Amino acid sequence: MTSAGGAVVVPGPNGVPFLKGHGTENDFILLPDPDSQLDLTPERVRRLCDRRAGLGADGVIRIVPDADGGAGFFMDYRNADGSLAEMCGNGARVFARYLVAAGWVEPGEFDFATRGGLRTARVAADGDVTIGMGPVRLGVRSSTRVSGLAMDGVAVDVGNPHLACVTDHDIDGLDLTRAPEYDTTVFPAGVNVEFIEGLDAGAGRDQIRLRVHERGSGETRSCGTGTVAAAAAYLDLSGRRDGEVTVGVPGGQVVVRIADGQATLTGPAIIVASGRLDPALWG
Ligand SMILES: N[C@@H](CCC[C@H](N)C(=O)O)C(=O)O
Repeated sequence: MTSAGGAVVVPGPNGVPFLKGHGTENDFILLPDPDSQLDLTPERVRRLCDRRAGLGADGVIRIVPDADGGAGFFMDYRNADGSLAEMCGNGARVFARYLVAAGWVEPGEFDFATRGGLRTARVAADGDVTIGMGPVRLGVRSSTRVSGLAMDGVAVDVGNPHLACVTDHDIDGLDLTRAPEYDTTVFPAGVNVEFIEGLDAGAGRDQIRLRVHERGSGETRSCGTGTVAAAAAYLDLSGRRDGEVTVGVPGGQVVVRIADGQATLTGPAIIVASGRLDPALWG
């Protein structure tokens, strides 16, 4: 490892400990912070998430005790651009996997806190993690514009804001290197936009696939809250509120279940590396 000054540096025992993980290739840097000591500034988040000069990730999750005491731990989630978000479904699975693997919580079901409220996690021995995603609320119809195409969608609140667009257009052909346009009066705090294609899975099974442009991170290979929003919007098209939907994303597959306005999200959570940050990167 080389510091900013060019000298070869092996981060010493004082380097900030980190882990790297992903859920369906939506990737995160985890910063365990049991004493709530880390000063995680937006600039530090941007530096860590930089895919060339940093570790590279869609977001950072600081793992801290829940100061409000409603749950054992708080998931302090930040997007790659340094902004805060209320909730992250894929990140929550990786966060829960870490808590169990590190022995910070007992396996089984447990609560944790997010900016969007309390959530639950269940970590299975087979590697899958199920997150109780809380309420999923359909809002007003709205629209977006991407690659010169106008598309209709529906606002969905999964703790964080989404515009879920079920479309007949070829979603693979969309240019998501730039943020899709959206109505800022409907989404004053920005929005995550999903482009959704219904699939014929047969035998009454509900299956969709999607691409997503995330607020604060750009196009990602998956978005857990986005899959919940997409499932709700897809079921709504056929007049249903409840159901089980298999959702394909560029980075894999998850299952969303919605009943009585509450959603769960089940999928993989993988930790791929751990280490200590070079002090020059932390700054
Ligand atoms: N990738 C996440 C969502 C992260 C937050 C989002 N970009 C926002 O700003 O609301 C997920 O898996 O849900």
